[in-house]
Amino acid sequence: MTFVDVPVTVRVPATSANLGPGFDSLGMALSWYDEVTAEVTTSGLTFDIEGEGADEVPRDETHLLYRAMDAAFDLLGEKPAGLHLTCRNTIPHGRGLGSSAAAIAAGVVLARALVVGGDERVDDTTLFGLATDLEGHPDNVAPALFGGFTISWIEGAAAETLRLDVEADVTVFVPPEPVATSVARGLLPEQVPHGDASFNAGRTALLVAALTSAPERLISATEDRLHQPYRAEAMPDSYKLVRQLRVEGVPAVISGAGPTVLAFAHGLEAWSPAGWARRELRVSPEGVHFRS
Ligand SMILES: Nc1ncnc2c1ncn2[C@@H]1O[C@H](COP(=O)(O)OP(=O)(O)O)[C@@H](O)[C@H]1O
Ligand SMILES: N[C@@H](CCOP(=O)(O)O)C(=O)O
Repeated sequence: MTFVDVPVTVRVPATSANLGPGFDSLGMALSWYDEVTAEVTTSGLTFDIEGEGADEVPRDETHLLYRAMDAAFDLLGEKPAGLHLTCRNTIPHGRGLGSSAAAIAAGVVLARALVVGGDERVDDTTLFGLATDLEGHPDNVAPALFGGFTISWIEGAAAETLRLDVEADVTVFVPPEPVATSVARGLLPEQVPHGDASFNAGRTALLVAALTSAPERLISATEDRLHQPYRAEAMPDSYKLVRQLRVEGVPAVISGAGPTVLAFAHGLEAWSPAGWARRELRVSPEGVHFRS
């Protein structure tokens, strides 16, 4: 038997990348999950999708979850005759909370789990490399796969990551309208001033210390000059909320490529703009994990 003959279900966390200065490097898994079930069938590709994006995502081979599974099946050297995918989506799309990374992480892990002996053929590092290739940067897929707080980098052609356990109170303010990550990346300049690069290098190093042992440094540690100022024009209300929170001493950043605002605090009810969603979260120690 090549494939397991029962459905496999995973939960996969939302993630927040960058965390201010750590552009394309730092990321954190959050206690907010999508749930995906995959089952091998005799033919075809069928979907049962509910929740976020259900009216927008395709129900064919171009669906991101399927594309990730298909790429993983290539690595595994096996293709199922058919698949049925059930998606219970709660992570909003295009808001900077890593919905695409969640779909990719769930897809590669599900594909490996469906192949009998898949763990012996493809290890976690290889899956992480594949997920990074599909996403285009490692900072969301690392915490989506491994949980916690991750520092990721590219070594030659390979993606690497270091996972750390951290605890933090997190609030996300989610605006009603999306900004696609591809659009937000298009706003970034080809080159940045050396002084800004140096500024961010210091803040990124400080942020690792602040999150692991020096939370009183979070306000300085979350400053950034490499991406947020360039993206402000695409998300002016988010940028304004970040500045307002920071003036009050609350460490706040644009989550990922935006437009969600992430603050390292709870009890921020009074700050929620009208029409935005607000959620109090914690760091998820678990990345994508199996559910029975
Ligand atoms: N659960 C999902 N199922 C299918 N496609 C998804 C899913 N999550 C994200 N996507 C795809 O990724 C896009 C959002 O990705 P992106 O712009 O990077 O924003 P985000 O910050 O949410 O990752 C969606 O518009 C959709 O095309
Ligand atoms: N480093 C990336 C992170 C994108 O995160 P997402 O959750 O918005 O997809 C970037 O800043 O472009």
